Amino acid sequence: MIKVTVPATSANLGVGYDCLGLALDLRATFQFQSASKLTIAGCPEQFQNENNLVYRAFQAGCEALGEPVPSLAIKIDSPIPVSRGLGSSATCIVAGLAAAGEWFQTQFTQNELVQLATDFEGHPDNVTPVIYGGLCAGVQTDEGISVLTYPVADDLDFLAIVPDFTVSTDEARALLPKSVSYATATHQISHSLLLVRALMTGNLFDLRLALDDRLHEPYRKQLIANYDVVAEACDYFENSLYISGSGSTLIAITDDTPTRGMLRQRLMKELPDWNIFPVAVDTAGVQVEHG
Ligand SMILES: Nc1ncnc2c1ncn2[C@@H]1O[C@H](COP(=O)(O)OP(=O)(O)OP(=O)(O)O)[C@@H](O)[C@H]1O
Ligand SMILES: N[C@@H](CCO)C(=O)O
Repeated sequence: MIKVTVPATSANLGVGYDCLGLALDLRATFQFQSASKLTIAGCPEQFQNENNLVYRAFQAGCEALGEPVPSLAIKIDSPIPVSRGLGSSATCIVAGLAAAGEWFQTQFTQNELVQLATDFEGHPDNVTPVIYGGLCAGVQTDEGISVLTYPVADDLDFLAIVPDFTVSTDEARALLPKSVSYATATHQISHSLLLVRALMTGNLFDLRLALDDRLHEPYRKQLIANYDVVAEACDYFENSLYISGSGSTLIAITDDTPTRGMLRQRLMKELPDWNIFPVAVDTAGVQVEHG
């Protein structure tokens, strides 16, 4: 039996659209065993068939290795909500690929996994931190994807604010304009540089200035009912805020744990059907065991 565990991820972090991502300590487990026919358990019924993303990624891994696809039983145990901006699809893709490598005892290198997983997902921002852990930038170059990893300041406190509704990534991407001005591009590049430094140093003043996205958040806020309620509470408690991935989850950041608790209490009262909980940075990335 092969067991793969992978972290949830928060992509974009506001201004790092399609390239920055952070691994979070909310881990999913995927088990792979030989079986007489394909069986998939532990996920919504609509995904229990051969179109399952974990299975398709496993098939792609076999294809990359030039090996036949075995008949499998896949068991999923994931606390990561689907289509809420916490990288559920990236966990499936990386787990399927990593399991295929382990199955044929030809483990992919981290960089090979990033390339294969990005081909699947279309952008490297979720899959890179799933593989490496921590805060990562995936830079798509003519020679493939270069991965940059950064330490995150220990004193930053993250709060996941998960609505009771989904946002599909396809829908959230379709809303975006086809082009932006030079001024917007310059704003975005400069703010993403400031963001990375602020996350490394834990400088909250810089963090607040840096989280001023102009590429996607202005268009996507409208998909998140009660965004303004959350933004107002974050302002009140001086927390920074961004849309995680393509939403619907929002992430608040402070460096003061009691303030995070107060923000959480207020939001739990105002949005009782949402799931609001502290998260921390995961630094382990994908882990594979062969039992
Ligand atoms: N446990 C699971 N089993 C099977 N398929 C899953 C599972 N979790 C996620 N998926 C697949 O991933 C898709 C959701 O991907 P989507 O990109 O919309 O959201 P996300 O990955 O949760 O969020 P984001 O990409 O914004 O961080 C589902 O439609 C399904 O195809
Ligand atoms: N960078 C992606 C993350 C979601 O998969 C987006 O914002 O659409």
